[in-house]
Amino acid sequence: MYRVLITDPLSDQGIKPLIEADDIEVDQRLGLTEAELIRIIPEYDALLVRSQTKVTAAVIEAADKLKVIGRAGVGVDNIDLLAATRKGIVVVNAPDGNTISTAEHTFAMLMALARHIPQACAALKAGTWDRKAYVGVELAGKTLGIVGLGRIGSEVAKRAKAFHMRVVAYDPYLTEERAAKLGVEMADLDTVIAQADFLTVHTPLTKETRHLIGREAFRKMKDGVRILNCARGGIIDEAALYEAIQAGKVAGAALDVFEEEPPKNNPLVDLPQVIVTPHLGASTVEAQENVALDVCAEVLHILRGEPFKNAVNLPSIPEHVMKKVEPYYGLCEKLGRLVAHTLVGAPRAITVTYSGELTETDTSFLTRSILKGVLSYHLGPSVNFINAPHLAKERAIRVTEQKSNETSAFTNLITLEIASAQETRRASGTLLNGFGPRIVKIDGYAVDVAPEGHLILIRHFDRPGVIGRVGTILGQHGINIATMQVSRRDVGGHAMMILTVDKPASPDVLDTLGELAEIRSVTEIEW
Ligand SMILES: NC(=O)C1=CN([C@@H]2O[C@H](COP(=O)(O)OP(=O)(O)OC[C@H]3O[C@@H](n4cnc5c(N)ncnc54)[C@H](O)[C@@H]3O)[C@@H](O)[C@H]2O)C=CC1
Ligand SMILES: O=C(O)CCC(=O)C(=O)O
Repeated sequence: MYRVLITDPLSDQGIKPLIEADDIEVDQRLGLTEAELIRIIPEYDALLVRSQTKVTAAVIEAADKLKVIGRAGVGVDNIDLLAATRKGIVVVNAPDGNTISTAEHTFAMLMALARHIPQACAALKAGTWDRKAYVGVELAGKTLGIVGLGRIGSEVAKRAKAFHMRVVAYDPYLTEERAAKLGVEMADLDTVIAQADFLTVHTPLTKETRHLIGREAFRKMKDGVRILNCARGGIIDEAALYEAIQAGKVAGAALDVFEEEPPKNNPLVDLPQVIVTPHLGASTVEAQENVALDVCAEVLHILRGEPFKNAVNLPSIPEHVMKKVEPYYGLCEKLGRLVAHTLVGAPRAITVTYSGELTETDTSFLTRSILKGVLSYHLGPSVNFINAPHLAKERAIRVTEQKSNETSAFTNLITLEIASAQETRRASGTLLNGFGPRIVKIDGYAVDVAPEGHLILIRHFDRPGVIGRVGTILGQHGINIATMQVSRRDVGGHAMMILTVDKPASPDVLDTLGELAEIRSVTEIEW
């Protein structure tokens, strides 16, 4: 039974699949303080939030069992992603479900801003019939500047086109084809800022976008420009916006989001030129149901070990690539464990070479599996897919992934090489049609080993009688040899023996084997 904690209000319809799942127990505890969350989080396998709950490093540190944090929405700035990645917790969001609602809210704000609807409404309700004070501007023929033309920005652009606005957009990832398809003019940030009659931002809040629209940007704008932020507080510098409105440079602003939410003593909120909503972009019945359904489906997949797609702290991988690489996960992890077992010294450089049909696909997930295998040997079971590259980086291990066109007897071949300060070890593995994973080379010795069961790897000198002596020692300790392979480089030189045995050998038995004069090293592999 998996335990799921929900700490922000989510749509009842949306969380139904979780509530109805036989293997899931759901607790809804809204409005917890950080201390309360820290106290109860160790009991849960999954945490579901919107934007109110702050999933801090301290919360994540206390989350002993947590496998997944689900964000019912887009922005994950309320979650400490680095802390989650370090701990190997997947963070998933629901990026598509609230796009339309947020674009529609942005457009509602745009029209309300152009026509002073909230101010006029409040005045009339207060008993004032004043038609002169609320003369607005038309949208048709005006230029809408969009910064960030992703999902929401694109939907805003489509609506602006329908209102006969000219749309000019800046997004570093915007291609000419997409811009043309949307009927949008592509420009650099300064041009967008300088040409906009209305300027709207739709980027995430990152180091690069924090105060992207600040004093310098306001100076470059047209007089009488109107500003919108329905993305994240902090993309627009609130102090600079306040000054620009007071100076008459900016005619008005529509804000759904704030640097501090709820805003406390924020002078912008009191300005008559500013209209505000309390972070309502995604607050529609439809969006809340969509995002809750999407994120619950992802959480169920992750808890049940099924493929998932919207991880924020993992690169996204298309389904057709996933299908190709998934069968190799087990082989890769075992290859990692095998070489890590045999290496003397701490790994400094890890090189993975893919050849055959794997050269044509994205193998980054396979490299993650290998890293998981290597690092879990040293660091234990807390290493997983998500944190393995991060843990390698933290330990200054250089990881190189390369593709080779060299032909081999196998349709696919994965070779792992690990270098420490003392030595370099390598092994190659393949997936044999109908036979599953096989280790086919270890340090240059050709072998054929199924990576499973109890395996003892012995490096020795090729001398008469050594095989018999190994067999005798194991026999004396009641250890039955299931298979044995011996491979040598030169007659009388270095050789390798790989035994699969029916039960693990104790450290004493391994020591006794190691004391034989012909034996250079003995390693028992634990998969
Ligand atoms: N007010 C609300 O209730 C809601 C707010 N949001 C927020 O809206 C924002 C946009 O969401 P989506 O469109 O779904 O995200 P998205 O990821 O589809 O689009 C973001 C776009 O910003 C662009 N971008 C990133 N850095 C940039 C930079 N320095 N300059 C210009 N463009 C840059 C990216 O290339 C991307 O195309 C996010 O901050 C999200 O958290 C989303 C949903 C609801
Ligand atoms: O949960 C909400 O209502 C906020 C939505 C939001 O800001 C987002 O999805 O980024």
